[in-house]
Amino acid sequence: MPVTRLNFIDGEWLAAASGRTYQRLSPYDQSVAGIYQDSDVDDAERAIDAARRSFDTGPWPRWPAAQRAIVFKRAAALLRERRESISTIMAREVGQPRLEQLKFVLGAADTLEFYANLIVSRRDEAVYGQHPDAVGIVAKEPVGVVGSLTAWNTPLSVAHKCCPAMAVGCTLVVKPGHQSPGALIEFASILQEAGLPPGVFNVVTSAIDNGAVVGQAIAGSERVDMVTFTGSSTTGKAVMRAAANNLKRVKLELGGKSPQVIFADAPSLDTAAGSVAKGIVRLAGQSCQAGSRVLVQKQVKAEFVEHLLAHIAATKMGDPLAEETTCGPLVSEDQLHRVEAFVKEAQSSARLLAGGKRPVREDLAQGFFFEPTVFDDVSPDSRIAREEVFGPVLSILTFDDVEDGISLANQTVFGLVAGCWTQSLATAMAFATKVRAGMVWVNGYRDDSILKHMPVGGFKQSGIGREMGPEGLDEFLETKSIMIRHRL
Ligand SMILES: NC(=O)c1ccc[n+]([C@@H]2O[C@H](COP(=O)([O-])OP(=O)(O)OC[C@H]3O[C@@H](n4cnc5c(N)ncnc54)[C@H](O)[C@@H]3O)[C@@H](O)[C@H]2O)c1
Ligand SMILES: O=S(=O)(O)c1ccc(CO)cc1
Repeated sequence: MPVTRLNFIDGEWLAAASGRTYQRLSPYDQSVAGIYQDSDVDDAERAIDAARRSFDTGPWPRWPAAQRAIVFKRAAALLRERRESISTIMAREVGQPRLEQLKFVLGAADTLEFYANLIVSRRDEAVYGQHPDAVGIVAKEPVGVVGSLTAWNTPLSVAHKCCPAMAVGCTLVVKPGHQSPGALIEFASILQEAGLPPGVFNVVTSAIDNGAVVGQAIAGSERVDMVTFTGSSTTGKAVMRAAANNLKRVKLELGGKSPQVIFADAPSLDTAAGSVAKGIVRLAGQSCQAGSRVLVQKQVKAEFVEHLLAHIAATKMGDPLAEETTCGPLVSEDQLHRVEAFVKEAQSSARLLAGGKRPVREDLAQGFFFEPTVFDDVSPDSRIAREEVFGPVLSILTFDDVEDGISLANQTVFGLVAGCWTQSLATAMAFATKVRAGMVWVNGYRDDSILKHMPVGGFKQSGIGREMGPEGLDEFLETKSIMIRHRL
């Protein structure tokens, strides 16, 4: 049985005021993966008090940037040292392959180092030489206490928001998704060990029923200056409404219905098909960046689909801890039922080419598995083409020419990621400039190996603001104009 994990508030490990705990069961085999505090509003208030005090009077925002950077570098080293155990916790709670989770652990360590380096080299601006007797300073200051409400699917992506916030001197109250708090608790413990002062980083966990209660308490609190939220667009709207209470700054990382567009001159239909398959099978489609729509130019459709089905068939569903597994179960029984309902409805209007059901395999019977599913002849108006399923379900749509392809890609309320495959620079640039998405890939898709630290975020209902890169740091800064007359 795993040990019961506590909340982390003001540098102390504390039980929830109510004394209640909850168990997280593995979605793969229903064993107990973790035991956590089921916090209420009281616990959230206590964490907010700590973060407020730490920001208003504590050392962290007043330390030289180089001293904060040292803590980040130590924490990065500790994360790397513990990568095996942390990625195992994530794999057990999220249900997705440990090797995939390992990338997030190493990514969080890189993020700590990226912001450690950035914070010591960034400078503000001076306005000098515009008047003989005056200078101006355009100064950037930390926004203050930040509430961070995070999604369950990529638990250590919390580093993308917490690192830049802490780097500039903000303090935080973090509430993870109830399904996968383990990695975040390890992260808090590592930060403490690396020398982070008490009250800078506070974590409160809560069971499913209290997620919204605690989330609303943080988002609505008058003592919180900003809320950064990762989750569904529906919850994002509720967070924004609560944040209106004190007009706090809001940053939202939300859902998507991201297209990959296969133009007839794609450099390799097989490579493109492999990338499309990976884009929907990865994390069993439970990724904000899942490429859940593939739009194929008519003349290459038959050949592309043949390659695609071969790649989909190569998916290895299984134990998240096994090295060969490429796709684990869905996160919960509710999510499984939700995906099944989407698929059932789609079957009446689209043509099922693969999957569409739970796998019939003895070794997977305890898990919430669903086969990677492909629908062809999907109408752009259908729910399966428009809504985020958050499961391994891919819709194929067809188009005639470049302009049609781009216009179909834009037929969505979301705008997180878009990919295209073409050998033509003109087509690639037409796509990149006209598609309404925060991240655009050409001849690749969500490929961590080529470019790192590019800003992440969405257009339209996929969000507000950016994570990662220097842009991620700017999100947590307030601008102050200082005007100094030095001679009267
Ligand atoms: N754009 C991104 O970077 C990104 C990354 C990961 C996940 N996501 C999105 O997250 C969603 C899946 O994650 P999820 O199921 O955890 O999302 P969710 O919206 O259900 O929950 C997100 C967080 O908000 C809390 N919450 C729930 N109701 C709340 C309320 N009314 N007020 C305040 N907080 C509340 C939850 O407890 C959780 O911590 C998908 O839509 C996915 O696309 C986006
Ligand atoms: O593509 S995902 O792995 O789901 C992902 C999640 C979060 C973020 C940014 O925080 C980026 C990518």
